Parts: sequence; C-alpha cells; structure tokens
Amino acid sequence: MSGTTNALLQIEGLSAGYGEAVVLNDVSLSLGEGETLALLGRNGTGKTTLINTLAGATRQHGGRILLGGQPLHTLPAYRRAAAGVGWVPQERNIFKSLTVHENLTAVARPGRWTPARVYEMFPRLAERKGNLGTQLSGGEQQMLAVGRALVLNPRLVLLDEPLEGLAPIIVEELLRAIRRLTRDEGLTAIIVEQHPQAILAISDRAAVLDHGSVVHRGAAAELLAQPALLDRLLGLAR
Ligand SMILES: Nc1ncnc2c1ncn2[C@@H]1O[C@H](COP(=O)(O)OP(=O)(O)OP(=O)(O)O)[C@@H](O)[C@H]1O
Repeated sequence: MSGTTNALLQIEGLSAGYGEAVVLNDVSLSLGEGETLALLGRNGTGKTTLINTLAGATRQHGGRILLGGQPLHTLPAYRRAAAGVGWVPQERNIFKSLTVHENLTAVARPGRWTPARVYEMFPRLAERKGNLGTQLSGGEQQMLAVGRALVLNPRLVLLDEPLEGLAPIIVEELLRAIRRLTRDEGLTAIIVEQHPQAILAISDRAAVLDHGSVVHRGAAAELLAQPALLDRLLGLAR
C-alpha cells in the first residue's frame, strides 16, 4: 500500500468480531488519499466485518484505525460519519419512508457533493426524486445509498458489495458511476465485491482476506494481470 506516513487511512493490527468471537486477526492496511482498494476474498472471510469495523459496527478487540492521522477506533459509529466515513452497507439501509430527495437532503453536509451532483451522476434518481424508498428498484436503492454516502462529503467511502443482486444492465450503470468516482473524481474508497475483475479494473490497490487475515496486498493491476494467482487467492479451481 502507499507509504504509511502520509496515508489517509491506516489500519494497524486490527482484531474485531461479534461479541467474544474474533473474526479479524491482526489486519494492517493503509490507503493513500484518492486511492481505491479492492477488498477481495471468498465468502465468510471477513470482508464485511472489516468494513463494519471501520464504520464502528462490530466489537473491536485490538488495533488502531487512523483517518487523516486521527483515531477513528475510539469514536462511536454515529460520530464516524461526521469524522469523514461514508458507509454504504450491504443492506443499503436507505430511509424507505422518505423520498429520494429527502434521503439525500436529510444527511447532506456542505461540500462539492450536493444532491444536484448526485442526480447528474445518476439520472435515474433525478427522475425518481419524489418517489419513496419503498417504490425504488434494487438498483435505484443502491444508487441512492451511494448518493447518500457522497452527500456526506466523506474523506473515505466504504462500499460493501454494491453490485450484488442487480440486473446486468444496472451493474454496468453502477460500475460506470463508480469508475467515474474512483478514476475521475479522486474518491478514496474501499470496495468489497464478488466480481473481482470488474472491481480490480477500477481500483488502485488490492487486498485479499482469508480467515480474517490479509493474505495478499499489492497493486490492483498486478493482480488483474495474474488470473491464476487471483483464482488461487480466492480459492477457485482452475
Ligand atoms: N453478526 C454476526 N454475528 C456473529 N458472527 C458473524 C456475524 N456476521 C458475520 N459473522 C461471521 O463472521 C465471519 C466473516 O463474515 P463476513 O460477513 O465478514 O465475511 P465476508 O467475507 O464479508 O463474506 P460474504 O462475502 O459472504 O459477505 C463469518 O464466519 C460469519 O459467520
């Protein structure tokens, strides 16, 4: 990963889990400003647990998380958004009883990402401004979840399987938007995904988890260029 001294995000010796159960063991990673990390691994290896731990939604047993040099791990979950963490959880968690527009304005904070820019990025949402969360398709809910994280104007965005369960045409649309965010807008992000090739292609860095530990870290392009290594790391037979 990038040099640890000027990294935006530093994760050091992190152990975390649920209750007494420890899922993550001694995870250390760092990410520079404007970089995207593809977080890969087989099912149940701890990817969501790592994202949730960064967001403050698990029991942390040890280690440190620093964002811009400031400790994040000492803050309760509700203060991590204000500290600069935009979290798009697997369940999306949009406010279903609010309209699309209300979902965005309810959480917006000053900065370059405004609801208008989110609508420009996701024209489907602009068309559905006045619709309630309950009236949205899965893909529209996912776009709204991403938009809601953006209007927080976070320093770091956590995307947990943003493409999961979506129709291929929507996957293409979201991938285009995420590519724009990571490549053109310089967003700093961690993306968990089951489609490794698609995500590696738009990421700078890659990390692979197995049994709650980091078993590989390096440049995304290098891993993309080594499909046999990628298959081995993900436990796929060739
Ligand atoms: N709420 C929970 N309480 C207890 N154990 C949990 C909880 N959520 C996940 N686990 C356990 O933690 C381990 C890691 O799960 P996690 O969801 O982080 O993996 P993952 O790599 O994100 O997998 P997937 O790709 O299936 O989402 C698994 O053994 C899982 O059973």
